Amino acid sequence: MASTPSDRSKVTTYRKVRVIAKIRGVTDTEAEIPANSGCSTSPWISVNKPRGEASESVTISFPDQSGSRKEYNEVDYCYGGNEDNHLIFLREIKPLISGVFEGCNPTIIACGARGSGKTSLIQGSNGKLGLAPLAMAEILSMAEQLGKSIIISSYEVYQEHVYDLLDRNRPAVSVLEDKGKIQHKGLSQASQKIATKHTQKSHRGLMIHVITPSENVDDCLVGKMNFVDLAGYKDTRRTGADGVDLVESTKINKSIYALYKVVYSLNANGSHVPFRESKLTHMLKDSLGGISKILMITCLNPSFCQDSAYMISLASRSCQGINRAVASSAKSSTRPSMPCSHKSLQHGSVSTTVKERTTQQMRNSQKKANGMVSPLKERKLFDEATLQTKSKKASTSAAVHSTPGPLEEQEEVKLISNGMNLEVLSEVVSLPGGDLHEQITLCASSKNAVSFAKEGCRTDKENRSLLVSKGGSPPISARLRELSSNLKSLCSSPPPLRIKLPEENDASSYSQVRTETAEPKTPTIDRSIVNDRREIANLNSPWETLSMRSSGMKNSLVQEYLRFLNTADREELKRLKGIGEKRATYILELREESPEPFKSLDDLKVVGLSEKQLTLSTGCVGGDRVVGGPSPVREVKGSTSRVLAEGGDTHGSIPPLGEAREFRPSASHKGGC
Ligand SMILES: Nc1ncnc2c1ncn2[C@@H]1O[C@H](COP(=O)(O)OP(=O)(O)OP(=O)(O)O)[C@@H](O)[C@H]1O
Repeated sequence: MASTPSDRSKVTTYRKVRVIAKIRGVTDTEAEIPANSGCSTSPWISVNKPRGEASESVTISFPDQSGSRKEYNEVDYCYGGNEDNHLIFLREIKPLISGVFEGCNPTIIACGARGSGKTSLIQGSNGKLGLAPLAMAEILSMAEQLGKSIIISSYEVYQEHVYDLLDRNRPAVSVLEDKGKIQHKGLSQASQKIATKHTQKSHRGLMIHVITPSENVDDCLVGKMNFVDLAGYKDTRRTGADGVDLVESTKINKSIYALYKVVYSLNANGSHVPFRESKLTHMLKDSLGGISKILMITCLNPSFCQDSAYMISLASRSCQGINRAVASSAKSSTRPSMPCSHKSLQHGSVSTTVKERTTQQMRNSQKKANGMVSPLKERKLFDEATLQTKSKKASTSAAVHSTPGPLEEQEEVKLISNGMNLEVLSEVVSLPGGDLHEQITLCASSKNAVSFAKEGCRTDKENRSLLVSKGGSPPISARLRELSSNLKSLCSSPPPLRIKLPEENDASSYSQVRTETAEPKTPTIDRSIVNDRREIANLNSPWETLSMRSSGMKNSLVQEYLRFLNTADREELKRLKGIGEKRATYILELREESPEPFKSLDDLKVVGLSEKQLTLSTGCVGGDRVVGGPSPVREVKGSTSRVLAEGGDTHGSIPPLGEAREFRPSASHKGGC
């Protein structure tokens, strides 16, 4: 039964991310392989479409390596090797284009194993147009009719760094985020026809901005369509790699996992979406988040490829979100056999335990989506720990084998043809009639960046607010003030009981401090109190006596202050001296990267805070080393830390997240903390 584009768009209405597959056509070389060679293309993949082209989900299966058992992967749809790019464009891409003219940011991502046809799908090859040029032609034609402007940008993400592909020198692009709005600093926006050669494996993307002009520049309605041609996945442990290839593959795989984690969270309505786990997802945050649609196309090799099997299993798992479960609750579906982790797949088979674990993960994730489990734990979905360990090993290994070997040279020759093909693009965009240069607003300088104020992106505010304690307990700042006043009164009272604090080097007690809630704790009495009192009695100077008595309390206060920075919400943070809007934002951003960025006084330097601020905020006696505290004020002076003017933080002075957080001393604040 044939379905119309509108039929198929109905299928996608309840899903944020539509996950489909495309089996690549057979190349001439593959066609020559004899059927009995064991590499035959026909039995490798079977696709079950219960309702033909109108199927709301299809099952892709292939035997495992032994050929005895099949693994089932459920996705939204699968296109066969004989279905061309134009058909996919009509069914999947064209329905999204009208949204771009209304301010939406749909994103089309091609992923898959190496050589699975991603570039041919997105950019085109062998004289056949890809999805991006087809979409560009359609957008230009519509823009001409509706009087809109078009701007394009093209970039690549190589080893977690973004580079501008419209500039011959390929300068680096910074991804900045301000109040949830993403800016790509240094990414040019133009219509230039530049043939860039690629010798490295990287993710490549094209952004097509559609701008509705307005008298007020800030009121311009901007929508954009993103095309991303991901670098190919390669299981380096199974296939072997070293040197540059190993480093590249490790980074690529890591960012592919990060992308799937984002897709999974979005499909599951997860309360935390880990956009910041890779440069690509961070860069596309304003498109991936919000209301805009995402189309993930997993390209599959027509002949046996274990990496393709792995990619489709990831894709299938990313489909299993809450929305899908609700939408398909009425129908019985074959439970896909899904690998749990990268590691498990590398060993070729999926055990029952793995399946159970995966099912459990799905349940857990659904609970998380309902707000029942900490959103931070959702990060475990793709066995990140294993991956990170691998990543570290890869970097170490690469440092040893840094000279590219023959393998890398071969890869380079092959990849020269793999760049984002702007020549093809330029040819196509001129098709609808009219000069491309007339239709595209040339904006070579990033200074003329377009305002994206109207883009329908979801901010990460809700993620942040989840990190802050809820419920009826009093605001942390109130408790801090209370603690501070207690300290003052204790300093002027008879010798206090000494509070027993966890030792700095005691890992167990430290982790206890980190995980406990911010509720005030009843101090326990140290049995050595009697000895301490004797010591106090032996002290000569009243200052020494005071210092001794108050040291325990001050240490507790420091811990409370750090905990406050780790948990307080924006408004509470701003109530502290030295923390303004921008510094509060920066603190919240740091917390999004790491749940507890402030573990010691040294960590205050990262946000340009000093012990002085702590003193002013809490009324603690200044200039005195806190017993057990890691960082006296003297250490801050003359160090590489930069302290911003008290209460006057400027966002421009705060380093971008993800960059090195070691600052040079500011001339105006030398030694001034
Ligand atoms: N529909 C098709 N029919 C026949 N051959 C195709 C088709 N699509 C792609 N190919 C061929 O398959 C090979 C791999 O395609 P392509 O370069 O697009 O894969 P890729 O996934 O982008 O590779 P990489 O991961 O290395 O970037 C190329 O030689 C291409 O010409």
